Amino acid sequence: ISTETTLAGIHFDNCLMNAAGVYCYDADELNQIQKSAAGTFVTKSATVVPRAGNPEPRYLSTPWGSINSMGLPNKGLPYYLDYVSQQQTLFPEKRYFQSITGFNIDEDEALLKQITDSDFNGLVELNLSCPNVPGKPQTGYDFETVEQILTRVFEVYEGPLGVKLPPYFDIVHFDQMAAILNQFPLAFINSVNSIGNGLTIDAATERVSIKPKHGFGGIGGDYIKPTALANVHTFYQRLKPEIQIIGTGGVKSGQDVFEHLLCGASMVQVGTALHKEGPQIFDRLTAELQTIMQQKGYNKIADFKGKLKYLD
Ligand SMILES: CC(C)(C)CCc1c(C(=O)O)[nH]c(=O)[nH]c1=O
Repeated sequence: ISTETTLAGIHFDNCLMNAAGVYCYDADELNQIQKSAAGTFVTKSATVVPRAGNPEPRYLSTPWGSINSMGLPNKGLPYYLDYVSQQQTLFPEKRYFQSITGFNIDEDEALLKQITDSDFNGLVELNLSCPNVPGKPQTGYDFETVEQILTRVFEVYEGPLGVKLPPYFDIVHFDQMAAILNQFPLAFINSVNSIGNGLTIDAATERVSIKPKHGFGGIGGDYIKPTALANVHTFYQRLKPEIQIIGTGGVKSGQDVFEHLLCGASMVQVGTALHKEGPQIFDRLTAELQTIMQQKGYNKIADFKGKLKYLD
């Protein structure tokens, strides 16, 4: 029973990995994912210069998931490129993900040029949930800007690259985004990022839970699994087969992993549940997935990937 997978022609021993932002801020956290049963890791989204991020409290775990407004705290791209370069030397057969986010198209280009000039041999995950110019929605909801960014990205970058997308909720938005994404030689899309601008409150103190943005933050966990599965499956239906899908959102059991794969994901990321349980979660999720596969008579992911059945 194998839970290995292939993405962009690259083989991974396990289809499970962390989601950008969780257990990937520095070498200590990334080492823990590296040593775990995860097939690979992705770094915290790196920016041109290091960032302290938002004032705390900026993350809260809740019974059904999490809320966060971290504000992109990260060590800056050079730090992660150095770390990944060391890992590439220690584990020459493994491939890692570098997440990046610019605050404008020129920063995206600068980040990609830094990666090109380095010895990085992995995959780039471009975070499109980044803020845009004031008065416009986040980049992932500004379709013209997405098209402009991807045009520039593929003029300057030649390695395997995918985009991290916010969740969509309107079928017309799925159609519009798929039409844009299908124009480009993307290796993958990662669907979904947290559901933006949620609000959790403490009724006892009558206060919000996190400090930034008057308590507004991205929602993860159980709350978002139905949205995540719908996004994974909708893009699986609409994207050209060369663009594979990483499924993220609401994964905390082997069954959740199985559901993302059944919807069409080739790789599955874990965020909120990893934050709660720690890297040993990958042992549990792998074992639970293998048990489900065994019960159903599946030997490999290809036996069921994308084979969700309809009732019509
Ligand atoms: C929300 C942004 C700060 C614009 C991007 C980084 C990010 C953050 C974050 O660093 O606050 N949190 C998420 O759940 N998803 C993200 O993509």
